[in-house]
Amino acid sequence: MTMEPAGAAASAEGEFWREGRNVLLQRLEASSDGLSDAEAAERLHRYGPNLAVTSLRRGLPFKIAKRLVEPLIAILLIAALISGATGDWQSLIIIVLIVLASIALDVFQETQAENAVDALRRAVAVQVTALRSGRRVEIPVQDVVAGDVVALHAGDLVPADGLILESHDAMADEAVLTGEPFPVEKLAVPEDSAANGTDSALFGGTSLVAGEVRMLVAATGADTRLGAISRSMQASEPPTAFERGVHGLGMLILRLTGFLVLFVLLTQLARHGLSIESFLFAVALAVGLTPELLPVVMTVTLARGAMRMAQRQVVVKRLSAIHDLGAMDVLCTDKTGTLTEARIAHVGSFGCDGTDSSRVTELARINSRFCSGLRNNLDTALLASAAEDGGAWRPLADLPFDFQRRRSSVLVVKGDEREMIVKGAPEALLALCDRFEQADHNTDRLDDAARARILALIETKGAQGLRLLGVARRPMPSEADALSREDEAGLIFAGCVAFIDPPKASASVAVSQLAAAGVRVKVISGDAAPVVQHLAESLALPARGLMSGEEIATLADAALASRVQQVDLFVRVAPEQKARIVLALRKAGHTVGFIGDGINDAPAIHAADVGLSVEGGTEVAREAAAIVLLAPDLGVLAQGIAEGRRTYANIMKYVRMGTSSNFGNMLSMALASMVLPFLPLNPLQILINNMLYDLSEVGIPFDEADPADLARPRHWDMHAVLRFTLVMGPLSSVFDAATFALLLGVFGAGVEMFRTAWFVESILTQILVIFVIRTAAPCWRSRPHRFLVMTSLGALAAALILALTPLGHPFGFVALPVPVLLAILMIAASYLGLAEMLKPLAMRTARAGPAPIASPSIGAAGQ
Ligand SMILES: Nc1ncnc2c1ncn2[C@@H]1O[C@H](COP(=O)(O)OP(=O)(O)OP(=O)(O)O)[C@@H](O)[C@H]1O
Ligand SMILES: [Mg+2]
Repeated sequence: MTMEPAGAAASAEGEFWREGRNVLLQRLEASSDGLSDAEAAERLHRYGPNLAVTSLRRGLPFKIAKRLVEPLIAILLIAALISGATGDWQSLIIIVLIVLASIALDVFQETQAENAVDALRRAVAVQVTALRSGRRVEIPVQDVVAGDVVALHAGDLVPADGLILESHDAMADEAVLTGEPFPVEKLAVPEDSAANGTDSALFGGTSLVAGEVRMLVAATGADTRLGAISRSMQASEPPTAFERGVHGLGMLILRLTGFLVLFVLLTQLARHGLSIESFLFAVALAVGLTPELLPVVMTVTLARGAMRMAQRQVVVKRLSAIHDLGAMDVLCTDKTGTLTEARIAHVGSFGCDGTDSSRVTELARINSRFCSGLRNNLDTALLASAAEDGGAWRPLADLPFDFQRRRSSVLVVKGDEREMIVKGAPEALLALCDRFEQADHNTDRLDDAARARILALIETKGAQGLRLLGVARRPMPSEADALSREDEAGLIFAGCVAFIDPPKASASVAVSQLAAAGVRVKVISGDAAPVVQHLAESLALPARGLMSGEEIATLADAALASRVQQVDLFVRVAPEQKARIVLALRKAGHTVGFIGDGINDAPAIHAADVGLSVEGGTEVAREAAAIVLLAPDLGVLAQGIAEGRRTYANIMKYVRMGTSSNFGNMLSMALASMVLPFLPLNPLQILINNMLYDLSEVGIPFDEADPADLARPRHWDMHAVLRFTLVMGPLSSVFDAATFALLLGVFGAGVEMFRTAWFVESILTQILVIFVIRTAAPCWRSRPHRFLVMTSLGALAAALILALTPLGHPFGFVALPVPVLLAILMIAASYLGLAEMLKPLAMRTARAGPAPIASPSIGAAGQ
């Protein structure tokens, strides 16, 4: 089928496949032997790297400018300018300095995080084989230029748009561009004439699912079709549940802040009339309360997590996948290469009576040798111990393997004899047969009894853990020189070849670690039931239920969603069914991971919350994945999950800190603006308070997590956040109110002393409370990371030095009498003590774990 991809109305120049081979070669000043190194380097310099989407990363000036024009910061700076104009130079300078310092802190952290993540991504960047100066070299996809000749084979991503110079049974999956789910055949461009359709064009971003090609690159980067599409919908990735949750929280705080600031401003206006100071105060308050740091905090914390995971050979391509990994409660995996070593060995063959048969091996080898399509590790294993030639047989035609038919056929000739030899999934192959071969090579009718006998044989051998391929043949008429799918019928069943593929040593440990971490493992395989069951047993996988691709095909999505939860083993599953299972599990409320390495796994990897692949996997699989495991050891997966949960725990520490102190501050400020005859802090003091508080939190991404945080999957849980806020926020306000009362009622403090004292109280409680709320356990049981201790205590020390020494006089601080200081220390201490006592109430839901691994009814069904 040669369907023109959408948007075919491009200019004639864009439709390079119409130009024909020679014209295009001429226009690109290229040859079919590729470019020279020097020429390629020159073109790369001239036309830029081959990136469909221009990097979303912005330079430093942009990052700074973006923050300066944030409405609140902008208003603050304008207000400061006004106060400067009215003669208050000091405030102007200090406000500008503080704002710049905050921005610098913010930008520095963000840039560092981005650099680290980019470095990791480069480690798993896709490479492509190009012809340069006559040699085959592996180059990064980014370095491909127009005029390059690249060699691609099944499982490769197409790096750019180009014309096919040579093709061996190539099929491309163009679903990204056309939405067409079935692979399309791709042919070499004819020598002289121009092709009309896109049969001999390949497009960047699509993938080769069968065969091999040599392609002349015609357009790269933004000039490709994918580039044109990407430009029109730049930021394409929809936010994850977690990102939406954090964003929603940010918006909530923002709205509350807006109300509060308005409230404070209006009460001030009503009570004291318009003044630049109360306006500045309101804006500074808004700056302090908005969660402007939350996005940076997330990036920084996730990037820290990604770096720690990299040390464990786990590369994270999409940062938010870390959280999803920690939240994952179901992990689906394919079999070969993930749970097994993928060191497949051919261990023999048997005929229809179950006895050893060298003839079956012989037939299977002829098939493997002459099959042009995807040669996989089963073929390699078959051919490993055989002589290189195909005996006297010569190939005439073939039907390559695909994941729908699960078989491959070749048509071979020897003298006058023409035979079709088919090998593939045994049960399905048997269904196409009406005769079978006996030990003496005579054929016999395949009646029901014989069929049942052979099926039982296949079942028994499979249950011993042998991977089987059925072998069948069909004598063909002497004029036959091509094959069609209709020819795969009326076959003679010859027997089966048997392979072993030992389970990975690390798999069984990893599976039990995953179970201990509350992650249910499900196997989704293209292989037959007995083989998969045998593997599950040898890995001690606690597996329930079994479902086959055939059964899945009969179920509607809703029915599937209710069934998949109870089933752990899926067999004879086609590639798009793998994705359907994943989607059904997600629909049933699970956070689903899928790990696989093949072309046939890519759709499911893409469909999962967390797509995982392994270093040796096909490019399409690695490209679809958000996380790539570099080590062949599955044990890193459990470690990665722990890392994801740790990262999540740290983000929650920020969120808890932010929400509870913000909410508390809002209440206190509202109260203060109603009862106090003056502003409780001057604008500068608010900004200093805010900046030192931000600084104190810089160490949170480094913090350790408690074992309890690592034990279960963790989801974003808005209820837990609200609950925490509603308990801890008012608590801090109660103590603020007590401070007001004490300062005004007992000590009769004046404006400046009041402000200094309140500054000390509020920074003391806000910073130190991290040691209370960073853990659900009693705080003395859980040791914070030393970097967190350093940043917190460092920021606190700076605040105290500023407030309590003459250094602070320019900011309006005055010396505090000892009794006032002591009283404040006591208030802070009792606040922290009470927070520790109320903590179990505030964190109750969080401790119990938000979402169970599987709903209890399912757990029960499995027992
Ligand atoms: N080279 C081949 N020739 C014929 N048939 C094949 C070949 N390779 C695989 N098959 C058949 O297709 C089936 C599915 O292929 P494959 O095992 O690669 O799928 P999968 O879903 O990736 O399985 P796994 O879970 O083992 O990784 C195999 O079980 C086998 O019956
Ligand atoms: Mg596989």
